[in-house]
Amino acid sequence: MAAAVLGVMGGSGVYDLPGLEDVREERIGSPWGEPSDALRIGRIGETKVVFLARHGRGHRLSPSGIDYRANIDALKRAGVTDLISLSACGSFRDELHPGLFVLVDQFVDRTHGRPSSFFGNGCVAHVSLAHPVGPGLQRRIAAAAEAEDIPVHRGGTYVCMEGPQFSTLAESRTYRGLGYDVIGMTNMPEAKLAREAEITYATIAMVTDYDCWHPGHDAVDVAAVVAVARANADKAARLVARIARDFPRDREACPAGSDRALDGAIMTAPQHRDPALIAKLDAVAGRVLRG
Ligand SMILES: CSC[C@H]1O[C@H](OP(=O)(O)O)[C@H](O)[C@@H]1O
Ligand SMILES: Nc1ncnc2[nH]cnc12
Repeated sequence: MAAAVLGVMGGSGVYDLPGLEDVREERIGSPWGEPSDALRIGRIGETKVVFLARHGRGHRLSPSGIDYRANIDALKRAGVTDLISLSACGSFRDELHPGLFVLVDQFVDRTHGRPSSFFGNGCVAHVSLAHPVGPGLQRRIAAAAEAEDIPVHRGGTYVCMEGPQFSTLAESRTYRGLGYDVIGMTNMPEAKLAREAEITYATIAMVTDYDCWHPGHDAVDVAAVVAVARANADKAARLVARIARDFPRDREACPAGSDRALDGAIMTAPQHRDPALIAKLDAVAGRVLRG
């Protein structure tokens, strides 16, 4: 049984993880590119925790410029089994108000041009993404929120736009009409890549604004997002600390199959696999490639 290691991907306004103890910084190289920053590796209680600032400290990287593959590969190399994404988002529903944490369970990918798979010619694989969020991990987040008296909304669909511009009014109304709940710019392809790397993924979508559809609110701007994200920071740190303290020692089987997503997923016959790609896949797919 593998030891559980909790990863935390800090989004806009979250460039560090207060409460992380015995911290060391490690720059982990990846054959896929440059991770957004050094990993901050430490523990909370008995749980090993690995933190990565998605946009890099100082918010250097745009959503389109993040190397999502390098980030997930580096976290995998650091032993991360479960990854919690902390993400700012806009809301399409009155009741999902700024300040509320939404535990989304679905994603719609409207990004384009971002490398969104570790696999390709020379090693073709198709993993299931029907349930992109680990239900067990989400339950743990919800339980920790209840214990900390932090209101959360369970369930919802996060649409990931390319950005970096915010949506037009027509886009915002369309997404709302389609039944999407929140919007951001980063959770795809992150969630796809986590699944390919057999890392269980869950997002705490922290509502910062009503995008631009809401007749009673100004259209979103960065100042509004940053103000709410700052106000949320302590709450998010408290929530993560509680999740970590109550985390199991060993990795639990994921009801959505994220811990064994690559079982039977690789279609390319062994003799037709590209050795260069196979070498790059050593961390992500080593479990199945090495047999
Ligand atoms: C500053 S608002 C736009 C920015 O914030 C969100 O980032 P993250 O998901 O990393 O918190 C959103 O996706 C955009 O990248
Ligand atoms: N309205 C919005 N659209 C896209 N990404 C966001 N991140 C925070 N608010 C957002």
